[in-house]
Amino acid sequence: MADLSTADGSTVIATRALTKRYRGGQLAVDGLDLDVPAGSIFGFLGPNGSGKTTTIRMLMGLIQPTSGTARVLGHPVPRAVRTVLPEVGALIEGPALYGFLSGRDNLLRYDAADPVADPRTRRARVAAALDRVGLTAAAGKRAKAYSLGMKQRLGLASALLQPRRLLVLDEPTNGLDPQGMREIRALVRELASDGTTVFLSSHLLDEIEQVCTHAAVMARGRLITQGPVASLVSGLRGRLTVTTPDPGDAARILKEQGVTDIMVTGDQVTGDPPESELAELNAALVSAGVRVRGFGLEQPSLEDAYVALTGEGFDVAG
Ligand SMILES: Nc1ncnc2c1ncn2[C@@H]1O[C@H](COP(=O)(O)OP(=O)(O)OP(=O)(O)O)[C@@H](O)[C@H]1O
Repeated sequence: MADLSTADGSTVIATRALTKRYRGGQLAVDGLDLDVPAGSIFGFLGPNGSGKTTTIRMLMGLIQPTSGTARVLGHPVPRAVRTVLPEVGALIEGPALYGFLSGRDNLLRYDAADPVADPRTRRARVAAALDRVGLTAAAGKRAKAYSLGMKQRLGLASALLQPRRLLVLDEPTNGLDPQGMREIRALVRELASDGTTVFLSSHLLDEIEQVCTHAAVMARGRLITQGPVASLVSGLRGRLTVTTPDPGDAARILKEQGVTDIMVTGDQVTGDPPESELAELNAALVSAGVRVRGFGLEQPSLEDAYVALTGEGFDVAG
């Protein structure tokens, strides 16, 4: 296979046959070939236990692969991890915070522990990072008084104390309420808007669809598919939805026409359409006297793609 991890920077993360078998014998990552294009917001998607965290830990040099190779920003890891890490902001397994310190003091302390951080610019960089994540007003509050969303944002701020080419975020919205999730998503988009590549893992399909330009889908340690989000769902047919005051008749006719997995909710009948021409389905309904008020295909989702590719439901409980 061609080595895409070229020095031109077009591929920010590239792995080849990357494999991790834990000592207990668990094959957590199995022959992974991942290609993360520069400038993408790349969603690393899979149910719990599918190998996402293990992959991220290998990419960040925290654990050794059993076999295979990985390059981050063009350098081999874990061998060149010291060269790579200063250009990578990582938020893995939640931020480690001192509750008795303010948000600002946490960042000052974090930065002071970084041997390549310039102490002369520390205060200004901390202020800028707080500003970027919207924590300026709360900067003087003790971290233990922060909401979970604020703690996540503070963690992101710690990843932003230096200019970064790559941000690696492991389940950045885990445990957040919908409002907190929206804030983190908006922040991720903003961070990516200046060209920073963002690699984020999630077990939430709709989150990946909302924020990511590209995605890789994992199941049981193996890569199922990867590419631009739009192309992962193209080629799939979404569900058919018919709106009608005659749902019982509509369901019967659709079934006769080969529509499967039919569900009726109120005045809506949905189902998986057959390969045939959709217009014929509509004509069959109308000629049977069904009053059709709405007829259309839903946009297929990443979940549909997952189910189509794995033959399994997307079980987040793993
Ligand atoms: N240190 C370890 N020792 C042995 N097995 C492990 C270890 N860490 C993870 N595993 C196993 O490896 C598999 C992949 O786990 P991993 O944490 O990478 O998945 P994940 O997709 O990140 O899931 P989650 O979102 O739950 O963290 C799981 O079966 C897990 O039980």
